[in-house]
Amino acid sequence: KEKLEINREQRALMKAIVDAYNRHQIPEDVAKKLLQDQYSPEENFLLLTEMATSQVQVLVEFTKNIPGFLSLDREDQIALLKGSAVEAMFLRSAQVFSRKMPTEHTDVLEERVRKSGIPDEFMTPMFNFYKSIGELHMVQEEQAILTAITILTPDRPYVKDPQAVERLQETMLDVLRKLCVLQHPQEQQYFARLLGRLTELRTLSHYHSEMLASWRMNDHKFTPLLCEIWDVQ
Ligand SMILES: O=C(NC1CCCCC1)[C@H](C1CCCCC1)n1c(-c2ccc(-c3nnn[nH]3)cc2)nc2ccccc21
Repeated sequence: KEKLEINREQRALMKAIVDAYNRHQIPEDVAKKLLQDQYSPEENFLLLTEMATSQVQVLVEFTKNIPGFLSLDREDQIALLKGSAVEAMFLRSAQVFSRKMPTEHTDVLEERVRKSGIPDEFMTPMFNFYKSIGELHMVQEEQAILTAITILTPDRPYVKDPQAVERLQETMLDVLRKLCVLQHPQEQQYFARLLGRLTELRTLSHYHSEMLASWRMNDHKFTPLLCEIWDVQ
């Protein structure tokens, strides 16, 4: 029987990550805004770029609190942030979408996102991902550690020392595996399903630049930070 309990060191690591995850929340909640009013594609695109810009800043602060991240090669730190920013945005969007709220609010939110200006061909993969994340009913520790695991993906472009990243990611995976067994004892394959979502997330993120380009409006404006991170303009 493998040692299942989370040892002291892993508990400290988990606490550090969850505290950072909670400290760095998105300031203004996009769901509230969307539930209030229906906006034009131009206003929605502006809302997206504002939310995504602030989320990147929040992501950088969160990442600095991942134990071991700051001791990685400086350029690799940038490569990991750049390589995971879109996935982290969709993961956070999925968590916003699956937040506990009255059913009619979820329905209105879905309607608003569907009618926001995003091209129709991306709706199915996007909402399949959101719903598959929602079905998992992740606790916030799992959400925080899953985000850290996404950032610590060794095979991002331009990473010079993937082994160093892999060592950090494996530490996170070990904690997440134990947490899943403890939090969802009745679901044998919960941990495997959780990791399967990261594959779906990577696929969804492959559509991203095409999605951005085909929002039903012209003249897409981006912030300087998004130009850097999203490789646009
Ligand atoms: O603001 C948002 N997400 C923020 C959430 C918090 C972290 C930073 C991103 C967008 C909304 C913007 C306004 C119009 C409707 C969508 N959003 C998205 C979403 C939709 C399309 C693209 C995209 N990317 N490239 N082309 N389209 C990205 C994100 N999914 C959401 C699910 C629930 C709630 C909001 C959601």
